[in-house]
Amino acid sequence: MASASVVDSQLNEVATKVKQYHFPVESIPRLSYDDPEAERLIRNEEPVILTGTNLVASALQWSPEYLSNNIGHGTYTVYSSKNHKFLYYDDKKICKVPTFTPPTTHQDMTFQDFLNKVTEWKEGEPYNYLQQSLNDSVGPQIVQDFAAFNWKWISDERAKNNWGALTSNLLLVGMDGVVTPVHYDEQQNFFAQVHGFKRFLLFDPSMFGCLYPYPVFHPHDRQSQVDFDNPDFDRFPRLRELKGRQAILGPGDVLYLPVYWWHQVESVPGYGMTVSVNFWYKSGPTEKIVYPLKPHQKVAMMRNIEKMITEALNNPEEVPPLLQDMVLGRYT
Ligand SMILES: O=C(O)CCC(=O)C(=O)O
Ligand SMILES: [Fe+2]
Repeated sequence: MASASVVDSQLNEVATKVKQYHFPVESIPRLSYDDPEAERLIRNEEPVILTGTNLVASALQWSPEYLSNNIGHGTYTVYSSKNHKFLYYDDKKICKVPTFTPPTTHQDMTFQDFLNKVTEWKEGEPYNYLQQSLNDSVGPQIVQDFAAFNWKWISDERAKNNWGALTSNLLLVGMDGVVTPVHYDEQQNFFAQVHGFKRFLLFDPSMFGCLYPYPVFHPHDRQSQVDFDNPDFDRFPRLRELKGRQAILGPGDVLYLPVYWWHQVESVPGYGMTVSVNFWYKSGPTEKIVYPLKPHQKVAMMRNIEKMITEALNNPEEVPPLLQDMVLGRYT
């Protein structure tokens, strides 16, 4: 394994190579897992990069080749995209939008078939990104590595922060340069980088108005309509106000990604394939209500109101005029 200083200098090099977008970014603090400041940030639902957790130390040999040799012959969901972007959509919501054409396709295949596709990939062919929850179909060596994750540390964190159950561990194996466009999730996330380098762009929940998410009934619910590569300031004027934070993760790093925080995730181009494992946890029970509400509590409330109105009207096209009648000239 590379020593800490070798990884640090690689991270600095990666930081000089990543793409700059139209918005400013601040660096997310990178702290030792036992630094009291790290604990404070997690408690306050602020992102932090944790070093020294040993959360996935037992998996640092999980290169794509090692996984191919040890993961077994079960099948995995592999997304395929014409370009390097993999905008998420919810299959269950496709029926709500008859004109919807999925931006990616997905297919179940063995890990070995996935890796063959990636190794034989040529310019102009679709990009591939394996994304599936780890399950018990994996081979014995992977079971052993998984069992040796630092479950004690992460369970203590869960308990300290009063989170609910671990819901899943998503395994992500991406080709060089793949991007998960900006979105937010409804769970707490400890995101562990295993192999290769990822750049995260994060935006706090108060940036909702600058990121223009799709409507809740839409298959792209929780995803921003904005494309950072082609920012459309006429259509999305508040995009100009966007301010972000950046984290660059190398093998062994763990990012605390708070619930409702926006994130875009990029496998840094030129640094090869990436392997990551996330740990998604249910949020804790609602804290005692303190006014003014926190931005993420307002997002949760907006989602509920939007769902209620959409359901009651039974026709998404009637939602905007209703909301306009309710607000324009009355609250404006
Ligand atoms: O790593 C990625 O490409 C996406 C990960 C992500 O969005 C998540 O863990 O919530
Ligand atoms: Fe996510």
